[in-house]
Amino acid sequence: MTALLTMEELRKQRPDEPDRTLFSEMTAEIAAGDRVALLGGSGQGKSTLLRIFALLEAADGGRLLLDGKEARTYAEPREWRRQVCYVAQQPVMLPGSVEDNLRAASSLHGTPFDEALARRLMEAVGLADIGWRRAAADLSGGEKQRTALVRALLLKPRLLLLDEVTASLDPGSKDAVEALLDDWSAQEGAACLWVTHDLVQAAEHCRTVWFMAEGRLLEVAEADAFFREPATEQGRRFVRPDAEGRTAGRSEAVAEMKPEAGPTRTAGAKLEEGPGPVEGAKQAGMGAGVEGGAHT
Ligand SMILES: Nc1ncnc2c1ncn2[C@@H]1O[C@H](COP(=O)(O)OP(=O)(O)OP(=O)(O)O)[C@@H](O)[C@H]1O
Repeated sequence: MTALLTMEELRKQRPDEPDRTLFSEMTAEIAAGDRVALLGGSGQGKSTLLRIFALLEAADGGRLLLDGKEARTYAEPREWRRQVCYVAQQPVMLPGSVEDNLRAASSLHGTPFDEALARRLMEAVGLADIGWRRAAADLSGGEKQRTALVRALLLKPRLLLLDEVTASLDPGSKDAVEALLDDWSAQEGAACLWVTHDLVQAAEHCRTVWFMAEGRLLEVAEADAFFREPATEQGRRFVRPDAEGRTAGRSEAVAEMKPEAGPTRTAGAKLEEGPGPVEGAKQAGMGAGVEGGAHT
C-alpha cells in the first residue's frame, strides 16, 4: 500500500548558516491514520521538518511525496496544503473575528461552512462559550491555539502537522485537546505528525515515534518499543535521566505508565460525523506565511 506521506533522503541546511547541515538522510513514511510523535532535543529541526512537509519551506535535498506523487509535481501548492495542514507552535489569527477565522477555509474556497461541526469542535476544546464576534487578536494565547486547531480541523486534512499544540494550555484544556485529537483521528482517519516535548503525551497518544538527534532520524519505532527500550544510546539518553539526574523528558512517568500499555483516554466530547469533507479548502488561511510556501 502506498504511504500517505513519504520522505526520502531529505536534507536541510541551517537557515542561519547555510554551509552547515541541519539534518540529512531523513527517510521515513507516514501511513494513513497513523499518529507519529516527532521527538528530539531543542534545535534538531523538528519544526523545520513540519514546515517542509507543509511546503512552507524548501528542503535542500531529497524527495517528498504525497500518495506517491512528488511535491514538486504539484502545480498548485494549495492542493497539497488542503490535505496536509500545519498547526503552528505560535498560533496566528487571521484578521477579524473568531467566526472569520473559523470560516476561513470555506470563505476561501466557496464551500459551505459546517457551523454544527465548528460548534462541536469548539465545545470539545473547551471554547463553547467564547463569543464568535470577538476579535481573534484579543484571544489569550491558549484560546488562539485551540481556535487555530479547530480552524485546521475544519479543513479535514488527511495529515495534521501539530507543532507543540498543547504547549500553552492549562492541564484541563490540554486533556480536552488530546481527547479531541484521539477522537478525530479515529473517526476521520486523519494521520498526525505531532511535535511534542511531553513524553507522556507522546506515549499515550501516538503509535509511532520518530526520534531525531545529531542531524539524523535515528529511530523510527513503535511508541511502546521506543519508550520501553530505545534502540540507540542517544535515544536512551533522551528518555532516561543522566547521572546528574537531568532528564530530557518525563521518562519515569512514561516507564510507569507503559507496562499496562494502550492509550489512556481523557474526557472529551464525542464528535458526531459531519456532513462531509470541506472539499476544496486550502491552507491559505491557516497562518502567516502559508501563502509563501515553497516546493521541495
Ligand atoms: N528562519 C530561520 N532563520 C534562522 N535560523 C532558523 C530559522 N528557522 C530555524 N532556524 C534554526 O534552525 C534550527 C532548528 O530550528 P527548529 O525550530 O526547526 O528546531 P526544533 O527542533 O523544532 O526546536 P524546538 O524543539 O526548540 O522547538 C535552530 O537552530 C533554529 O535557530
